[in-house]
Amino acid sequence: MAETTLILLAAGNSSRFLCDAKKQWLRIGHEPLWQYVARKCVETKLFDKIIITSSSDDIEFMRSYDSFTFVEGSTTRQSSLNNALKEVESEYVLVSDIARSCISEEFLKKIISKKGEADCIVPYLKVSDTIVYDNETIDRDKVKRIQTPQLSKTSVLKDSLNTNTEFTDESSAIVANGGSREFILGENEANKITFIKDLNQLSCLSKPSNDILSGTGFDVHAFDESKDMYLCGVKIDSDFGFKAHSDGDVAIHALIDALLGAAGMGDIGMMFPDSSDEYKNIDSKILLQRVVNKIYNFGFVIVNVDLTIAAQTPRIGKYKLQMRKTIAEILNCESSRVNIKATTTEKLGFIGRSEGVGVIANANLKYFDWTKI
Ligand SMILES: Nc1ccn([C@@H]2O[C@H](COP(=O)(O)OP(=O)(O)OP(=O)(O)O)[C@@H](O)[C@H]2O)c(=O)n1
Ligand SMILES: C[C@](O)(CO)[C@H](O)COP(=O)(O)O
Repeated sequence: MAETTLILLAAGNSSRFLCDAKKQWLRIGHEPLWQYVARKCVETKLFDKIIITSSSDDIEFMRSYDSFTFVEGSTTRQSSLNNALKEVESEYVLVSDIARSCISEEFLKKIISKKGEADCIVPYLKVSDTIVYDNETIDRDKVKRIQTPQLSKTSVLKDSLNTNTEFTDESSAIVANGGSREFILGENEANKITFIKDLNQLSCLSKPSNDILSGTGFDVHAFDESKDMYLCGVKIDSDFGFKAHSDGDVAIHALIDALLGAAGMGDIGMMFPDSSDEYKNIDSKILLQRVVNKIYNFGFVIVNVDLTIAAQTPRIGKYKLQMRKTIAEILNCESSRVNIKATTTEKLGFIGRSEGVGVIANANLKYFDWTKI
């Protein structure tokens, strides 16, 4: 049986971080924070297995980065941990917040060297400020700031978390269930990223790479007399629209694919399958907004987008400005970062015969630079 499994909890939604990017998706060089932490742990060779909890929104994208064991998390830290524990067979399990991103190899070794000395080995920091609790000044030497990683006997932790009580760390659950814990001195580098300003205190984190990530999208739709026509989210004065499962906004569809391409997030069909009733006749602006939200959540920033609408009919010229503004608002960027071009195909091919419209889009992204906050 394997000796020690590491669980890295990364399924939170970063609500206190107050940033478009989730903290686990900040880039350290090229790597998302969660991958950076996991890789550093792999390099220690201290663990037989590493499990990462991930939210349902993130899990497929995380899988595209690396081949760790990813387990879907849940609504609370504890329920995410319980999901991960189902995958643990080793006698000991080390649990840590991915948000404690700078833990050192020495620190991990120090905790693991205490194996067997209690049901849970837990690091803590002393407090240096006066502590007032309920208007009473209490003895600060009796106060401990609890950190992770915490090393637990797997069976004891599983038993202790088999409860409806919500604990904020493993050691509290184990002690409440009659188990023992031993404290060891923690380290400042193991402080947790909770608020964006916490990043300034963690020296191990290097700035994101300056890479520009480029993606292209291409889409074609045939005309359909039973539909209204929308292009770039703008209603076009036309006797026909586009044949499609959605509202048929071929320009937004190409743009979505360009954005997904740049981010490495697959394509529009994977995200919004046309077999799903949810997307029947849907306003494509809603789809674009969902994609854009994910792109920001995953730590990207939109640099610019450029669309070429190939249409013999309708004529696009008078709509271009409105299209730029509509798209820029959804992308949350300046209109100058959105370019719309139009061309006919000189009456050649299906576009030239006025059977439909084709759109090519290009999108450029960069990583959100958290060092500039
Ligand atoms: N349902 C949850 C909630 C939290 N976590 C993880 O537990 C750790 C500690 O949580 P916290 O720092 O509070 O992260 P968030 O829950 O993301 O932050 P917030 O409470 O501000 O939303 C984090 O690494 C987080 O990803 C988790 O796996 N599943
Ligand atoms: C487990 C923990 O990191 C120990 O200090 C902390 O309790 C997590 O709390 P959060 O509110 O989920 O950040």
